[in-house]
Amino acid sequence: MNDGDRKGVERKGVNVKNGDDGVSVMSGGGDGVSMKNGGDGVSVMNGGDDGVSVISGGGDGVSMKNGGDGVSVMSGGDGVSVMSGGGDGVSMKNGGDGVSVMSGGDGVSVMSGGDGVSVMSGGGDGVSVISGGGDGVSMKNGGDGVSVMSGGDGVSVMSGGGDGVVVVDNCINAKPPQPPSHLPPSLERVRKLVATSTPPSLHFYHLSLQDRQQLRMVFDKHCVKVVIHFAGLKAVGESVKRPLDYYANNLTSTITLLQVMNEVGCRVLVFSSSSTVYGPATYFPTDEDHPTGPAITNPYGRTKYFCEQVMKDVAAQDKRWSVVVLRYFNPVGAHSSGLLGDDPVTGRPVNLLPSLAHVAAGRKKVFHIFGEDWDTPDGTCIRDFMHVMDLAEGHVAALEHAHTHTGASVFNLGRGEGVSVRQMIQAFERACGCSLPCEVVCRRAGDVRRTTCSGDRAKAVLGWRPYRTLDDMCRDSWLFQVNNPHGY
Ligand SMILES: O=c1ccn([C@@H]2O[C@H](COP(=O)(O)OP(=O)(O)O[C@H]3O[C@H](CO)[C@H](O)[C@H](O)[C@H]3O)[C@@H](O)[C@H]2O)c(=O)[nH]1
Repeated sequence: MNDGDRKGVERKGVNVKNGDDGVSVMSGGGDGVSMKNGGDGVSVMNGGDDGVSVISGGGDGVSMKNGGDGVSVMSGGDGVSVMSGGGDGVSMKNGGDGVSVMSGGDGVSVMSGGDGVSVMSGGGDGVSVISGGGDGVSMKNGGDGVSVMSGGDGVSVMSGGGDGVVVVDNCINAKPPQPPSHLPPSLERVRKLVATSTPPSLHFYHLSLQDRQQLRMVFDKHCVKVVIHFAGLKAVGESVKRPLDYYANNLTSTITLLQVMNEVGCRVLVFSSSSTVYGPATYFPTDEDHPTGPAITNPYGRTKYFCEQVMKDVAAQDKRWSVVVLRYFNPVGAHSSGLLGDDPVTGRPVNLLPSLAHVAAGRKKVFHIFGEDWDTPDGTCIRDFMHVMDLAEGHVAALEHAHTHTGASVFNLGRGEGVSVRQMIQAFERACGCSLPCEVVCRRAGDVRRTTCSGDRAKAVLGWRPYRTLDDMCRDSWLFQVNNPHGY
């Protein structure tokens, strides 16, 4: 947040500006009650010191709230919802179909992001979490407590200890930092979304996790308490064509990160793994006890498997480590604000939903269905698609687990519902309102016939449950495409 923003929210008294579909800002001061109700635009509410602060952001925009020492509650609509509670109180936030962010003071601070956006603003001495994914950006700001970092295809680091958030990304699959903020455009959007009266400070380092010396400098400079590591190359088909790139990048960066964390005594980690570690599963829904390893069909999956093994060995050798491995099924969708989503820097998406979005937008002529001769009801592959924001909330739950347990634990994250490629095309056609030209081509190397997740363990242990629908996923993905016809 710049100085201008800061001045705007720290005044005493009640200041209200309420636009219709534009930006709405309210900054309440003192010990009273502060309320704000926004329209379809951006809604920001900044509550005062010791009172109760309530914000109810509606519509499709962004809603933010920042409270004092009291109770802070925020409830957002379909847009982005951010809430940042201060002091010693409780902070709660409940977003609609968008992002849900909650940030407390000395209590718990939670943040939830997706392949698109991730926003989090942590408070004082508590736990602070940041979760970013895919090609998007993630930010988090902690106080004296725990801090998390995670990147997309690059690297991200996050740090608390009063320092705020540290993101490290080599930007190989994201637009690099741009003036005037010198942040990657996606991260700049996240920064704006989390702007509150106690803005998280954000440190961005444009470097590779494989650069041990530079990474160590980052950890020396910031007191990193927790890391969420989702940096890595992630395309199944590409990994078959470029195995060395996948092994070099995904393994080296993970090992380097673990070494540096160990050196500085930061031993709490949440890791993005994948359902590909199961290979062609022998039963459905597939739970965490299903064998992993030998049957994996592509180098990408093997890099995730190897990383899991490394982490398990590290945690077995040194009981101070806490590692939570999350096996994602198929995260799709975007931030429902339409501000953040999957935008590969090549401009040529390889995954299913971004490819459909490009066809719907006319950026690609025809959608290629990779095989219609699979042993499934309609002949196309079956996947367990999950909204990226549900995935993000899974990270929040995982972070809480990581802080209360040591050793290595593993959780599937998925919905448990098998959806075929054909069914996904139909769902996307409903979202974009037009039929999409498709052509069946041969199978893609490395694909498996079917994945379907058993999420029982995540439900029982983490208390996590995905609730967004297939239509939510397609709607948000399409909104991002419409709002960002040429990406970031
Ligand atoms: O243009 C396309 C793109 C994909 N597909 C098909 O759609 C399905 C999903 O493919 P994605 O590339 O979207 O996803 P994957 O299942 O290959 O892999 C994804 O899910 C994995 C976990 O299952 C990992 O998380 C991985 O990082 C992520 O890309 C596959 O059957 C694929 O063959 C097509 O038919 N045409």
